[in-house]
Amino acid sequence: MEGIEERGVKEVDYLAEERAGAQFHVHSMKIFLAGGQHEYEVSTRIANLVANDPVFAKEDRARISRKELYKNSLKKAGHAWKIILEKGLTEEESMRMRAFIDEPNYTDLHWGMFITALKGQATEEQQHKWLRQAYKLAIIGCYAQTELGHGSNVQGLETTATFDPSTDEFVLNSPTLTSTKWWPGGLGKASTHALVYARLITDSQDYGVHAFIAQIRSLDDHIPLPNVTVGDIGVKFGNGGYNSMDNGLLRFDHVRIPRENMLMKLARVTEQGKYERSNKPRQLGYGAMVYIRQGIVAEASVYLSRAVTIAVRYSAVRRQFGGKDDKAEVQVIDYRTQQHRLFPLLATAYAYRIVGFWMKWLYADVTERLNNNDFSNLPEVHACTAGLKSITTSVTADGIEQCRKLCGGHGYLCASGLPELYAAYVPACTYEGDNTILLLQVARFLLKTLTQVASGTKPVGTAAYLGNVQHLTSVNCEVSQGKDWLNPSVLLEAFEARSARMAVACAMHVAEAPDSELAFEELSPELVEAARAHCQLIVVSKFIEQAQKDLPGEGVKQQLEVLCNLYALSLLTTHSSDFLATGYLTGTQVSHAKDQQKALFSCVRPNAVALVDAFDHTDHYLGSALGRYDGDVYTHLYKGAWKDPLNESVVTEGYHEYLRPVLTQQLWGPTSKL
Ligand SMILES: CCCCCCCCCCCCCCCCCCC/C=C/C(=O)SCCNC(=O)CCNC(=O)[C@H](O)C(C)(C)COP(=O)(O)OP(=O)(O)OC[C@H]1O[C@@H](n2cnc3c(N)ncnc32)[C@H](O)[C@@H]1OP(=O)(O)O
Ligand SMILES: Cc1cc2nc3c(=O)[nH]c(=O)nc-3n(C[C@H](O)[C@H](O)[C@H](O)COP(=O)(O)OP(=O)(O)OC[C@H]3O[C@@H](n4cnc5c(N)ncnc54)[C@H](O)[C@@H]3O)c2cc1C
Repeated sequence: MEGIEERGVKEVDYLAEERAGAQFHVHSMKIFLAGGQHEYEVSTRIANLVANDPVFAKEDRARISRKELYKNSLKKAGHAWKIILEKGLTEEESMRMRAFIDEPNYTDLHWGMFITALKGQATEEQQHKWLRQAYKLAIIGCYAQTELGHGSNVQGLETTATFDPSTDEFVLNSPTLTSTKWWPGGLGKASTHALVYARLITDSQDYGVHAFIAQIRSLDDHIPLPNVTVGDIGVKFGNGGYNSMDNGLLRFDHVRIPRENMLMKLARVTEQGKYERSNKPRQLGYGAMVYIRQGIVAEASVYLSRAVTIAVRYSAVRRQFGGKDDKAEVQVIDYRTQQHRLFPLLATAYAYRIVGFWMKWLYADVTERLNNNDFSNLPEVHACTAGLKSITTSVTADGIEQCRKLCGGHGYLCASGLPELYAAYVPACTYEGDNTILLLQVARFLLKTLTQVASGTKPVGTAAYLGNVQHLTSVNCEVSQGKDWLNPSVLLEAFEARSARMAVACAMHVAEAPDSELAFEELSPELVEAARAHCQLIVVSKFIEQAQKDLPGEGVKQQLEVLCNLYALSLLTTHSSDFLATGYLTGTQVSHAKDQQKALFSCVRPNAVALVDAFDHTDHYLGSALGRYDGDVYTHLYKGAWKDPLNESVVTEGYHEYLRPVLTQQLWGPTSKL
């Protein structure tokens, strides 16, 4: 390592001391955060498998060209598949492997959306035909819904699938520029098949958007089929990031597919061209989106905890100011402002882990209900998945960026791992539904629920508190000192009252307006805030539920209680204007909440490093010189700099052409290239 000894830089492991000060059993917390002993073992084994395989190295992702990055992602995906087959990995192990490889690729869409949509919308016969091929990756599928002109407005899609009874085929067509499929992941270069959402037209009637399978590339040589135009849409935000994915464009010029390529579980077209609906809700056609949204919620904690691990470890290593009288300088994690920005994010990563576990349960529950033809809680599940996807991704993306700033200048280096993490994560605020659009869906659900409450229907699940709306809109908060805020029922009532009052205020406004759709639009900023309040309540209530349970491991329950209180109070103080404007809290009660929040920072401080260790991210997965487990930040930043291609030559390329003429003031001489 060049020059390091001469500069007198020593290895100092501050984190060992930090770890020694932890007040809880870290291993037990690891098991809790993994979801159980079995899940912990699987994660550890697969994380090490990936970390020790050179094919999955990722240090140079921010430096290489898009072409190389993409080719490499194909190599990684192929290698992963080989390992899965050779070792006979289970679905759980394969999913963990995908996560630890940490690079978006076509298989995400193939397994996550193409196969999920087939399972939800194809008849048994169709599943038999297509799933067999898809499960062994003999075909690669993508989810081609969004178009150049429409993404959020699914009903506005323009691609057509017109039935031709004379040949028993659908004719797929892209009639306008804006009907070009645009964005589907895996479509650009990898997919052989696409699940195409198109307007079904039969007997000259438009029956709206339905799903069709279209082969788009040859299975022999991968060349696009006749009358299919397909390619990649171009470089996306940031270095590395989501650029390993081939988001694509697709056009059809009167391409014929057999009638049986329409997914016919929810609706079908007969040989004679007659359109027939099943008695199942048409919203089941949105099932793949619900599945991925719940997966995105479950994944948010992973991304946020990675950023928080990096920022906490680095903040414990980094020292600035105050080194007087032979004392070491202050660790930046000891500054109150640093704690104020960082510890709520740590608590949020725990909160999202817990809500992610619950979301998985909710999805399993609704799947079972749907299998038994019980569609009763579909609207609630839609609102939960949409709303939680929205708030968790927005907070996680902003949280990653906050962690970058918390790491000062070094956070801006790709070596911190944070720029790439942000670039890879931030599109989650847009894909699977723009976050504002999704909150507006939650708002509609809240208004509907309040209307039902008014007519005597008892709301269930996460909306059950709205059945108590009379009480929640009239009660006063009884907090008179900071410690009162540590009572779970006090916290819960505050969040319920805030959410109920915001929803009721909007509902009354809309109900009194002559045109309710116009009023909804006028009121949409307030509706979005009401929806956010409802979703935050869900997270707070799930965290409180969990923190009240007994858990094995010394101090684990106590840490969860601290983090739960911190999570709730941080939300409350950040959104204090809601609580004040609805009249539920006084200014003094908000001040008590702020005092209590500060007291909680002091409880978190001695445990902070251990609390991030409990997420159990390997150094390979973190990919960060700042977030290393051993805290040896400076050595690795220094070493890393020397690996940069710019440092391969002592005198830079371009010196003779462009620098020397400037330095020697020969810009206009005969040899100058400038
Ligand atoms: C390496 C090798 C390893 C191998 C193994 C690896 C294994 C890998 C596993 C993979 C894991 C997954 C990885 C995840 C990666 C994530 C990648 C993501 C990529 C992104 C994909 C996309 O973006 S796909 C496109 C998504 N598009 C959208 O989300 C569009 C958003 N718009 C809408 O959802 C809707 O149109 C709407 C909600 C805005 C509704 O608009 P509108 O009112 O016009 O609609 P409708 O009239 O159709 O419907 C209204 C009515 O329906 C109700 N409703 C709406 N949506 C739903 C729903 N989803 N479910 C249930 N109900 C719904 C709505 O409430 C209304 O109800 P009413 O009662 O009528 O009021
Ligand atoms: C990385 C990435 C991967 C993707 N992968 C896929 C894929 O695999 N398959 C696929 O089909 N699609 C995919 N998409 C597309 C994605 O689902 C859409 O981009 C997304 O649903 C948002 O739709 P849009 O782009 O039409 O945004 P728009 O709806 O045009 O949004 C633009 C702005 O208008 C606002 N807006 C729009 N309508 C309203 C309204 N009614 N009220 C208030 N505000 C409104 C939005 O909030 C937003 O601020 C992907 C997108 C990205 C970025």
